Amino acid sequence: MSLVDTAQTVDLDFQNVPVIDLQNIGSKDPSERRKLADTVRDACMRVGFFYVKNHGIPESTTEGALEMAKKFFDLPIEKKMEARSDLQLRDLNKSSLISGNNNPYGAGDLQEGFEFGWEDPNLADNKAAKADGVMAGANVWPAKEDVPGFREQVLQYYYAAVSLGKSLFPIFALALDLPETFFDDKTQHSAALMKLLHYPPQTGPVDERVIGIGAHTDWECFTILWQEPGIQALQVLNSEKKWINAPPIPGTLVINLGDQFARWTNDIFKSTVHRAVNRSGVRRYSIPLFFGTDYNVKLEPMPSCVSPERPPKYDVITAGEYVKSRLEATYNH
Ligand SMILES: O=C(O)CCC(=O)C(=O)O
Ligand SMILES: [Fe+2]
Repeated sequence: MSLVDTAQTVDLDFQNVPVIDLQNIGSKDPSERRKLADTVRDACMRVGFFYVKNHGIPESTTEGALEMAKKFFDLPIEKKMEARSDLQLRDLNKSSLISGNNNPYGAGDLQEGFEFGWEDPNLADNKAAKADGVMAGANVWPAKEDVPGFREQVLQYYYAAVSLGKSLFPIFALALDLPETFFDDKTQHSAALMKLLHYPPQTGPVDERVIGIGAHTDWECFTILWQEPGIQALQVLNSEKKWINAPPIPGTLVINLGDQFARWTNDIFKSTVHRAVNRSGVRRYSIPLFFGTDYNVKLEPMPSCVSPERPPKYDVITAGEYVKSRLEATYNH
């Protein structure tokens, strides 16, 4: 059955987020990779979210990044502002943690974040600013004495997650009935922006319009999300407009598709609305890595995702233009 025909038949009222085993991602046997791609296709068409297990990132690496995140967010606000990356187009409000607003109907996001992007692992310090991409700029790290080991430990997780992300593109290509190399020339300088996020607990009377991160879709191809064990916060919206919990599952990461994939596949792959609500009474940390294509790549619908009954839904723009427009909408308010 063609992708367009399959898309007509799938139920979008999912009640949970599937778990996919990545054990065979590097299998020499093409039929094993095909099987994996079929499960990924199903998750992408029905849910737009899935957990992955056996993803290859050691727990000690994620724990190292978490420990650094905790230390960083414990710094006084002035120190945190010094480490404000020029990748961030935000106009952070110093007196409050509410900076971005992902849901225009909400009252702001109750989270703080540290953002950074790709830098050459061989550079002793990130002296060379990135030249490519509309959001180019050098990473700005906290002072070494403020959080010793921060850059090294956080980058260790970053490189591990980027490498996982790169290994997923061939599987996504197979899932779309394309050659496994399809994304190779489109991901030469992949946008790979990581955020360390801290959601303070909501105490006192809860304003229902203030939540951790308001309902939104992600902008890039896909996100690799690590969430702190033991704290339920992430929720995913199904077609019945019901919020489905996506609790942390030990040993897994969450993968969710973003708008670039939805545009590329004419909505056959879902970029699903989600939010994070931290009503746990304790702090919560999470670490998303937003993985895109090169910013000059045009988000044109793939021929297999278009038919006379399913005409193209989106205007064609480049990945960079799209991300820039969403950044401006989220932080200029
Ligand atoms: O913290 C989470 O669980 C979700 C974060 C998220 O959706 C985002 O940063 O786009
Ligand atoms: Fe998100």
